[in-house]
Amino acid sequence: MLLTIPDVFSPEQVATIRQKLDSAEWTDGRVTAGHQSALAKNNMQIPEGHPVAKEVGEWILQSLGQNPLFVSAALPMKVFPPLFNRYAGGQSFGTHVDNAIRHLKGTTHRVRSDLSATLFFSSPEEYDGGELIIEDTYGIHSVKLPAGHMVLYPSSSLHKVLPVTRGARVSSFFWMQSMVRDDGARTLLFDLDNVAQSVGAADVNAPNAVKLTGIYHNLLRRWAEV
Ligand SMILES: O=C(O)CCC(=O)C(=O)O
Ligand SMILES: [Fe+2]
Repeated sequence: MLLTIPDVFSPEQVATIRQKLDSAEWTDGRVTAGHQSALAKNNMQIPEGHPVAKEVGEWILQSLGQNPLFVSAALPMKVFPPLFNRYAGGQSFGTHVDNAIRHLKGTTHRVRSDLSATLFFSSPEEYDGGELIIEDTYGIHSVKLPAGHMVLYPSSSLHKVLPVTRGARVSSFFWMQSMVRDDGARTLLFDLDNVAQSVGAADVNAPNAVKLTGIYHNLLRRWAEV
């Protein structure tokens, strides 16, 4: 499932975050890429573990943790600390699939990337190009969102970022391991959660609402790893 999560941050919050990001030191983005993607990648990043990355990363995780749409769609178990990238002057990222396993630097912790996310911190008017192109079983999707909005997509998808030919595209990107590994199963649960909630909107204790909620939890019990 490819899903937009709107308004992770308000325009005021985006402005504060941009000030912090713009004043950080940026280095070659190839440091966090795998062998194939390093050859395709041409952008800048804030180094992993940089204080600004840690601070803004925490804000992102806090905001997402309170976002019902994100929680229902991702069923997150572990989120890799958010990273930050910037493309300008024709920079791009060619077609690749994200590494399956991410090691947390300096620890023995690992995160399996089930879902990938890009959270935009530049508004679309600030730059030309820079679309995130995602291929899934239903075709090719071009994603360019307002600042503060995020796209969530299966890490198994081929994707690329088109060259930024004017201005700069600043965003956060990160990966997460879901309690439900399979994208198809996770999508069914997300759809079921939405239906159960709309059926229960008038009366959460109506027999059909209780039944649907029960089915949701019983499927989650079958499919979730915790
Ligand atoms: O910049 C983006 O939107 C995606 C970045 C990306 O695909 C990656 O770093 O693996
Ligand atoms: Fe990627």
